[in-house]
Amino acid sequence: MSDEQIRLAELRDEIDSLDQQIMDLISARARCAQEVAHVKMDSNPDQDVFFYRPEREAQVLRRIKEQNPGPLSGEEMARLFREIMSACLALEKPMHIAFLGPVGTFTQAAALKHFGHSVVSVPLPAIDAVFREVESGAAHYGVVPVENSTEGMINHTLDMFMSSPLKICGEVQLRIHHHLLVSPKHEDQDITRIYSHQQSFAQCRQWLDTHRYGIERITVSSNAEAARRAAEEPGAAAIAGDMAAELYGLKKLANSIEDRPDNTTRFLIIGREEVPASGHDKSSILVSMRNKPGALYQLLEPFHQHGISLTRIETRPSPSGTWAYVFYIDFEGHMEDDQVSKLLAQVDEEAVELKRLGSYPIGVL
Ligand SMILES: O=C(O)C(=O)C[C@]1(C(=O)O)C=C[C@@H](O)C=C1
Repeated sequence: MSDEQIRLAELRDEIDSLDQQIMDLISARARCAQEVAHVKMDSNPDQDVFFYRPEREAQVLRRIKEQNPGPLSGEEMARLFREIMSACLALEKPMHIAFLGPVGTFTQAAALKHFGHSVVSVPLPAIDAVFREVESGAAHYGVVPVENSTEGMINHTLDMFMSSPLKICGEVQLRIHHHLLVSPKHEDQDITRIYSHQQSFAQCRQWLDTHRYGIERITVSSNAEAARRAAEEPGAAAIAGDMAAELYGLKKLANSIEDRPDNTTRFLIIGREEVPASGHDKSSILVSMRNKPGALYQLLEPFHQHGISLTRIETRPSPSGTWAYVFYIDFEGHMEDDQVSKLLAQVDEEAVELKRLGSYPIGVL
């Protein structure tokens, strides 16, 4: 054996021994999680037990990122722990997560990024179907898109909160990379049409105008549906992401064709319970104000007074004539915080209606 071969064998022995230790430690951790499940059930014998604890998961992942010694990046280490916690939670109770489908959409990728791969993910055809699935208790949580950095708010999601009793339990952001995809079977044929979701076309408009000008663009219900058609139809291409490309075995003709390199979509996790403070949280409310001069100023002034940062304010038309304006507002802080509860009491006095959509950990991954 050469010196290199001897060194390689030694290093592999060391890796084997470390793997054994990692496995023993993960198993000990999993047994702890099982014990946690028993404690939760014993302390809530006649009630719904909430096994998934978003505030605790955020704290665990933040600590991992802060204390990670390297050489792996904090993000990479957090992703590994994300999967370990996901498997531990599945031992406590397998979580059913409804998402805006079909399989292969960015929303599914966001759901798996947030919950890890040990959940049962359930595709549904529309945003309101995701809300209904969670409201009825058929799914534990739901994942819906809420805003895109290029295209703005997803109004359907905002409007659902006006009537739904669900709470926002978390958020997750996903960098969106779109590719021009074709089936390897039809690769050599000229493309006569491109399928995609209307949002994806909008996010790739300049690229398409420059590189595929004049080719018909056909809007379909999702990127995954676009990918499915490209896999089947000669002369068809799709704009979709990696998950859909993999699912339908498509080949990339052009990679990352989104017009803005920072193209990101934010998704919300919706559930039936309120989330306690994690130490680094955000809150969302819906507020309707009287239609009178200075209404917006009156609404925003208390945020300034209490030193609370707004991260988003959006106006939506009222569903009924009685609501002149409906503002969807995100801000930093938790509703349990002293300053936030004072702020909300003040807003409540001025508003026609104030709906608390929830406080939740700021996305960690
Ligand atoms: O701390 C808990 O409540 C647990 O159930 C344990 C655990 C974990 O594996 O760390 C698992 C699931 C929860 O969502 C949060 C954390």
